[in-house]
Amino acid sequence: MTFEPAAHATPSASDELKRLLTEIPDFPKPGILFRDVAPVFADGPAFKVIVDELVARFAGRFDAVAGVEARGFVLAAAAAYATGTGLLVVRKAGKLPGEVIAESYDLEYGTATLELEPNQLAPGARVLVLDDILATGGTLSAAARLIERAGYAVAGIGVLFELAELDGREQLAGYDTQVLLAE
Ligand SMILES: O=P(O)(O)OC[C@H]1O[C@H](OP(=O)(O)OP(=O)(O)O)[C@H](O)[C@@H]1O
Ligand SMILES: Nc1ncnc2[nH]cnc12
Repeated sequence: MTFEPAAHATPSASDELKRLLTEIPDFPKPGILFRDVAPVFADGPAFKVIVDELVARFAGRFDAVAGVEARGFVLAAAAAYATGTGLLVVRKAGKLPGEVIAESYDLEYGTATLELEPNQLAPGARVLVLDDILATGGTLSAAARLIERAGYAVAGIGVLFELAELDGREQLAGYDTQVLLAE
């Protein structure tokens, strides 16, 4: 007897990402194949499956969630709400008031600086860092450095999609990095 999955079985997070992630050639610069997660966010059941899966990978191991501007905010807010934890926003330079700490990094298509307002959580708080895409790893390694400079511990790094050929994981050595889909 062969096993047939029920027609209504919930698709996995990776299946949903395969189905919904969209490739946009030459954005934001010629030669870049941009992976657009907007269709994943726009599909309610898919969005729930991917947020639930991200959270499950780190269950019981974080006290707060940090999201990297801009698409990381969407994931982190949903994960924080789902787990009743607090949220930190890691922002592009010049957006945050008062005391900030900053880290600069190289991108697949340029350079940038991220900033964080320190003193928002208890020292040693375990922070799960979330973003949509792992490309060169510059963004997430800068975010992780900010979390540590603020006196917290990086509980892990969670992303939806990894562009594996760019070897971004080399910059994230030592962190529990979980990706839902890699290519
Ligand atoms: O691994 P990396 O090479 O650092 O690239 C990954 C980052 O690039 C994209 O953000 P982007 O900088 O385009 O900013 P946005 O989300 O504000 O558009 C993406 O959302 C990641 O944050
Ligand atoms: N190819 C890409 N698609 C989407 N976001 C990115 N961030 C860096 N490279 C990217």
